[in-house]
Amino acid sequence: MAAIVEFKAVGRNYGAKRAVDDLNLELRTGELFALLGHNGAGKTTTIKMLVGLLRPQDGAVLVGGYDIVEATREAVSVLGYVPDQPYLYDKLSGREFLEFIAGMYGYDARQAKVLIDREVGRFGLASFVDDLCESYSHGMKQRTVFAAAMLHNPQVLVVDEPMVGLDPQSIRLVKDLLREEVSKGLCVFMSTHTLAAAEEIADRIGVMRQSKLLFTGTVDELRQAHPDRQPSLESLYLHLMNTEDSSSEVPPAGDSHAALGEDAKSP
Ligand SMILES: Nc1ncnc2c1ncn2[C@@H]1O[C@H](COP(=O)(O)OP(=O)(O)OP(=O)(O)O)[C@@H](O)[C@H]1O
Repeated sequence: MAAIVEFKAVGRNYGAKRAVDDLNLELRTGELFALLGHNGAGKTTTIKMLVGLLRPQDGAVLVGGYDIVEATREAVSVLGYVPDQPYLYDKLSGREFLEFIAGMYGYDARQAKVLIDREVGRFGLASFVDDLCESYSHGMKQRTVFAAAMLHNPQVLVVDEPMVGLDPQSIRLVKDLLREEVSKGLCVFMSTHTLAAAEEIADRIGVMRQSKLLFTGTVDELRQAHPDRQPSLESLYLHLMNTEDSSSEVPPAGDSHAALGEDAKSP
């Protein structure tokens, strides 16, 4: 099956600063991929290139087979995006915001109502969806933005830090919903600092450090590559992050399971 998301030798600088370097990665339908990395590793830059907010300087990003730069409209129609800072219009209610989004995707009022009712139920918005967005807490905003991102039945959902600012009940709701949609074929690309959440819901993780993707694979594969380490993802992650100069030792991410295994055995 063809990949639904492809990063092909993607690179991006800010001035002299290399933010993302030679990123190669393929994601498939029905897969939840979590990108981990310290502050400044390049996760948000990667996400912004994936959703078309930043142009890669090197390589290409394809979504649903469409190049996000060359065929932005087609690529974006396949995508839903939840940014780390939820952005809503203060003077609209949540429902009006969702109606605006539905209109942007070309749905008529009747179709929009069906879709909005579905999302209101799915994300538990009923008690506040008719209030002005300016009165919402961070978690209410985040849930409304999730609803907006899912409204047009995207094939790929891109989420930057999905759990930040949510209460435990909302975190459970989002985790369960993501897994349910992934089981129906949605591809989710999320960045997170919440290792426990990544371990719980991700099919594969990627670990990024200083602009490079050091590892891609399952948490079990990461454990097998480091049999001498404690089995928690936190311990493995911190080991990977603190390994001296590992970015120059490991080959590209596609081969990194083996590379990390060798790295772990080396003196
Ligand atoms: N607009 C910008 N101008 C200049 N440098 C930037 C800009 N945005 C990001 N950078 C730099 O690019 C690098 C990657 O940043 P990015 O925001 O992608 O990291 P991140 O992994 O998302 O970090 P965090 O976990 O803190 O959100 C960092 O060194 C950062 O300082």
